[in-house]
Amino acid sequence: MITPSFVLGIAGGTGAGKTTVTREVTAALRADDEECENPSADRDDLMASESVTHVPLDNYYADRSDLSFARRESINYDHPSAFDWELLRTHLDRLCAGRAVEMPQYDFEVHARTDERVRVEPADVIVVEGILALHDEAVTDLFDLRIYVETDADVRILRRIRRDVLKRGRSLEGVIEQYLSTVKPMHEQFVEPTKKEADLVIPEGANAVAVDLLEAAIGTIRNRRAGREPPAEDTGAPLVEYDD
Ligand SMILES: Nc1ncnc2c1ncn2[C@@H]1O[C@H](COP(=O)(O)OP(=O)(O)O)[C@@H](O)[C@H]1O
Ligand SMILES: O=c1ccn([C@@H]2O[C@H](COP(=O)(O)O)[C@@H](O)[C@H]2O)c(=O)[nH]1
Repeated sequence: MITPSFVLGIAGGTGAGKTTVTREVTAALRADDEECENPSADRDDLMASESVTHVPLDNYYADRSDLSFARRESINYDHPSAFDWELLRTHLDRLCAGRAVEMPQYDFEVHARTDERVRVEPADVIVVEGILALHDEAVTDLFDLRIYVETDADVRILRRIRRDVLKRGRSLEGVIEQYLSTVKPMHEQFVEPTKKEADLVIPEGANAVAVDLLEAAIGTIRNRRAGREPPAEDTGAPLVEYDD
């Protein structure tokens, strides 16, 4: 049984780059861990190693499969009430206690949970990522480090148009209508204000400097908790915060 030693929360607006940051930090941490355990590991070994558990907030949208597709299409998915916070808290508590969860899966094309559940095992590091990852106090209290990814609204909507049309089965008109009616106002009312909860603000999504800093900070805290000496090049430098 693994009891996680580090829980990272990554919030930010739609299209900000949260998933990309999560992917890069996860790859960097896996590479670090694999290198410690197996200095000659190749890329396939790295992909197979599971030292990080990813918890996308998107999988915790409330189950509204009792509603018709037309009704589900009109839900405000950017309001906190769209999420099943109770299930998320229960699952995070279980993972933090070293127990596996059956994680729901979400299909954006039909705005509903799928029938599938995926068994997710706890790893040494847990990354919780989503637009409102820093919204709920009980969830945020679990985080050892809170990140807010900040990207200009024009860049985010351009990224979202491309993604929603190509990958989420939406029309251009539909994306624009949803953005103006709910995504933008909810971002301003609920998502952006969570920036003040963050320990670190990363501009533009993934950038090499930010990922390196994050990796070093997480490594320092994990080493300290495990009572290990930091590697010679690890200065234990404090986190850097980016201002607007
Ligand atoms: N720093 C960056 N520079 C350029 N494109 C980026 C950057 N970060 C993310 N992207 C791209 O923007 C899109 C949205 O990123 P994603 O990580 O999915 O955002 P989010 O999870 O916040 O909605 C993706 O196509 C991704 O490749
Ligand atoms: O059924 C749904 C559920 C969510 N959305 C939109 O998704 C984004 C959050 O995902 P990101 O990957 O962070 O962009 C949110 O802004 C919702 O508007 C949806 O359209 N339909």
